[in-house]
Amino acid sequence: MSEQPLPTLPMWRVDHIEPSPEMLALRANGPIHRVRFPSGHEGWWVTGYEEAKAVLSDAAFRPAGMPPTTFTPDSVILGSPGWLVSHEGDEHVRLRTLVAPAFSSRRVKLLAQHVEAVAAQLFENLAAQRQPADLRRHLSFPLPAMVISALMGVLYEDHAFFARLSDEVMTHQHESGPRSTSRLAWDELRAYIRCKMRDKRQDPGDNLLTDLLAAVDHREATEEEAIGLAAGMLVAGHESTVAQIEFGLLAMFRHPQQRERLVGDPSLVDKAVEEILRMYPPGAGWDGIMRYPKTDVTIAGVHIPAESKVLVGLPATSFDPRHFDEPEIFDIGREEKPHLAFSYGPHSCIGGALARLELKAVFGSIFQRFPALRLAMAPEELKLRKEIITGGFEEFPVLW
Ligand code: HEM
Repeated sequence: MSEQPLPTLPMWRVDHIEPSPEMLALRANGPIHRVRFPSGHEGWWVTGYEEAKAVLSDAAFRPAGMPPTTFTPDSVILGSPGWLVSHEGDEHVRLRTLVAPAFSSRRVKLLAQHVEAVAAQLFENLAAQRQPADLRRHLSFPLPAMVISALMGVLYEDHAFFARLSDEVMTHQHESGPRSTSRLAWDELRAYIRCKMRDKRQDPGDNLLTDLLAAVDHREATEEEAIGLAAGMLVAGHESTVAQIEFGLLAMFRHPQQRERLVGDPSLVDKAVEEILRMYPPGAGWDGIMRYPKTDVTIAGVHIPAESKVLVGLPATSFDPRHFDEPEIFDIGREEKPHLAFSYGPHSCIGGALARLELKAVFGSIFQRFPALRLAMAPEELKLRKEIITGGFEEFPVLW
């Protein structure tokens, strides 16, 4: 009997944002699967919700930025000093504690008004454009860039510069592809941060770069670690939120009844944002986050040898019917149950509260401000940014 070929990742979404039928079929077959990764390597893909949580909270697994020596991950940022996903255990706790105050509920609350005001201003800028206008240029891109600039203490005017570098850093460059552009961009981004951090000696203020400079002065981090932490924030804090705004809008266009429901009852915005995150998270051909077991482990009865590649399929876990009722239905009034869009365990997204704030600022009022908001082209003509890990679109032209 000939052996079946292994299912191959990525499993591209359909209609830009919808889960692929291949992924749904495989997920229905069980919580863990042997697959082939885009790099050609074989490994496992965890698609069950509880099984994913178990892996993400198990110290037997090293995080995405600590791959076995035989394996080069697809992003240069992984493995870089100070990038949180390239540290584990006490060292990770030490570094994460340095940036945590910037994301505390106090700082995020302080930012809430600022985020609302930025969103409102961007809505007015968009309204002043000739139609059709590119919503990416006027809203989904600048909102996260302005917020992360304020949090870091860098000038928003620098955003075009750091966003270009962040794009290059986040570009898929599997082992077969050239990685030098991505590496150069990461070095350039770090040089930019080094310079901005030094400026904070003269002009400190209440921001993350100043916190990090103090940490270096108090010998709580090396300068390289502090720079890596800050550069990582620019990358992580920007791209995923841009894509999430665009995917969320496209979801609302695809589900007009849910959109009407939100307009009729704006108090649903919190739940609507959670449902967007659950069902339409960022990522184009992005099937999850990598973990590497240090010892032999067993997941859902499957034996996995040490140093294997285990991809935790965060997007797939949203369709686990053991956790979510009727998971394939987009329901903005859904009973709230935790999802894994921001991951889980020690490496769960530190910027989750901030991202939620930005998404609420958009989805809480955009359809009131632009009641007839719609795409200016057929959705299939939108160009998905397939090269970028987080996805999103080249342009998002709208009419209103
Ligand atoms: C919708 C927007 C966002 C999504 C869906 C998202 C998703 C994620 C996910 C899935 C991880 C886990 C990565 C892993 O374990 O390998 C993560 C980690 C991280 N995210 Fe986010 N993120 C978003 C926005 C943000 C923002 C706004 C920031 C910062 C301003 C941020 C900063 C980070 C950092 C620093 C980590 C690494 C945490 C650690 O390893 O301790 N993210 N994010």
